[in-house]
Amino acid sequence: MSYVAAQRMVGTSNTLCRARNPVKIAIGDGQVPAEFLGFDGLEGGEHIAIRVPGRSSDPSQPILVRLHSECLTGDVFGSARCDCGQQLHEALAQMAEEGGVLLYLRQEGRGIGLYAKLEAYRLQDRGIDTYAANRELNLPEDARDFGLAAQMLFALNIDRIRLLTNNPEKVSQLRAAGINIAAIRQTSVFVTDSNRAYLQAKLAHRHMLDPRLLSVPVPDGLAATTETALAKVLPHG
Ligand SMILES: Nc1nc2c(ncn2[C@@H]2O[C@H](COP(=O)(O)OP(=O)(O)OP(=O)(O)O)[C@@H](O)[C@H]2O)c(=O)[nH]1
Repeated sequence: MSYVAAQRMVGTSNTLCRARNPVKIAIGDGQVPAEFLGFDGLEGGEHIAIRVPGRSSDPSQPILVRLHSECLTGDVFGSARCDCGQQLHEALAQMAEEGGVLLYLRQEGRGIGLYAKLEAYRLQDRGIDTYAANRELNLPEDARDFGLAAQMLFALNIDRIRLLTNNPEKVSQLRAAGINIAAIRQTSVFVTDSNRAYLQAKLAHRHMLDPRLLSVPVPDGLAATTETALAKVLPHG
């Protein structure tokens, strides 16, 4: 059996979709029908998939997928320290139009947890960057395993996707797990004076793919809208 086939077996046999619940969610100015899906057989929390049918989905295109790691401060409270909340809403707005699946992964603070992330903020305020702050706490710079996202996709019978991300690690881990990434669409980067240093650190540590995302001058809070076929610049797994 090939590596890919073996990975698919693992995904389909261990992880099962256990509940599908229709929930209308607020996207933009309106309420949009969506479906929340839970899973059995996943480690590390109650990860969920949110499937959005989309107003004008094109069935000939691979489904649009975003892996979104939990950021309570940004996603729920609109923290100015990051652009997680804006990226979450941007992804859902695109899915409301063209359909898609958002995997909301309970990987708060790049997997170190909320309390540790808040500790790391305190260290960052003393002048070290987001990755050094994790190391200072004797924690990994990034503790996330995106293999679980591949398991969720297989459980949903999805193995070919368009991926919405700037994070090369998501691309390589999904590909290694056997997901066919037909295209990569960059998320926008929402630069403000408050989060600029954080975003620059991500770029310097190659956690963000395209330097142009940060060199585009944008007014506070507005997206640097760039859409590039990053599949062209990334090696295929
Ligand atoms: N440890 C730590 N985590 C942070 C900090 N700022 C944001 N995060 C976390 O970083 C993660 C961001 O995840 P994602 O939204 O999936 O973004 P990403 O990994 O940059 O990938 P893409 O947006 O897809 O390009 C979330 O878990 C946030 O909680 C920080 O300063 N320290």
